[in-house]
Amino acid sequence: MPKLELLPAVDVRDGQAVRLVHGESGSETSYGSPLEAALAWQSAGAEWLHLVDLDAAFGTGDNRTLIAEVAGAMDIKVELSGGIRDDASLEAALATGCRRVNLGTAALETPEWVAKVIAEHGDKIAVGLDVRGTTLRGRGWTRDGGDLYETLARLDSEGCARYVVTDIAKDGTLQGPNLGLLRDVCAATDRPVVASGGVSSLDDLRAISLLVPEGVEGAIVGKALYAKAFTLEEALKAVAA
Ligand SMILES: O=C(O)c1ccccc1N[C@@H]1O[C@H](COP(=O)(O)O)[C@@H](O)[C@H]1O
Repeated sequence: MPKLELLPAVDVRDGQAVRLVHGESGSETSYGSPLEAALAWQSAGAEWLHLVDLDAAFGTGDNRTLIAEVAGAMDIKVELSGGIRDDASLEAALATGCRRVNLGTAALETPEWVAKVIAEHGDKIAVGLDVRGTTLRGRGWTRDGGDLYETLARLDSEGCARYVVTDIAKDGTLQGPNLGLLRDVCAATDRPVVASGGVSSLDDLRAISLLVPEGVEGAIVGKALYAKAFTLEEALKAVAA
């Protein structure tokens, strides 16, 4: 059985590595240099980095140059997201050398474009399904974007390779992941699911690992690492096959 992939997160707001609560603008806790954070996760043994341009997601600017610097400095696989909503931003994202990008708002607002780029780029495209309950949220999680399962069925039919599922109510709270949501999404698609939101302990990671046979491929870990609930080395050991 494959082991759960861990994706330590570096979310960038105004040039700083930050963590949010419920993804809310203004709830930032700053953790300094995004490049230093990314290099630290890589040095600790990460195989992936989850890298987010929050300003681009919120529409308050972008950190494009810094994001490219961080992605370019990585020897590990990078999953990049935030503000990737058209050909120009997708081209810039892919030019960083990232392994894949997550599209959030675009999947809700410009589904035809997303279907096109899925057809063109295959598994370099994942879709971020960020939900409150079963309602999708976009534009910095400030706007409703329709029903999770209706959108999932559409994206499956269009060949989407992978989903990154975030329970917004859990995000940044250290309240534990929404295992029921993850099970339900895995039951609704045969594509791999990356879990995000709420991881607070090594036991949370072990619990998500138990969902690997159901289709969970990875878990994004943010606040728990920055709050030093555990080290990345301990997390990697906890999920080792
Ligand atoms: O990661 C966050 O905390 C976050 C908070 C608010 C909005 C987005 C956030 N992260 C990721 O950014 C993309 C959405 O960006 P876009 O809608 O495609 O521009 C998505 O992967 C979110 O999980």
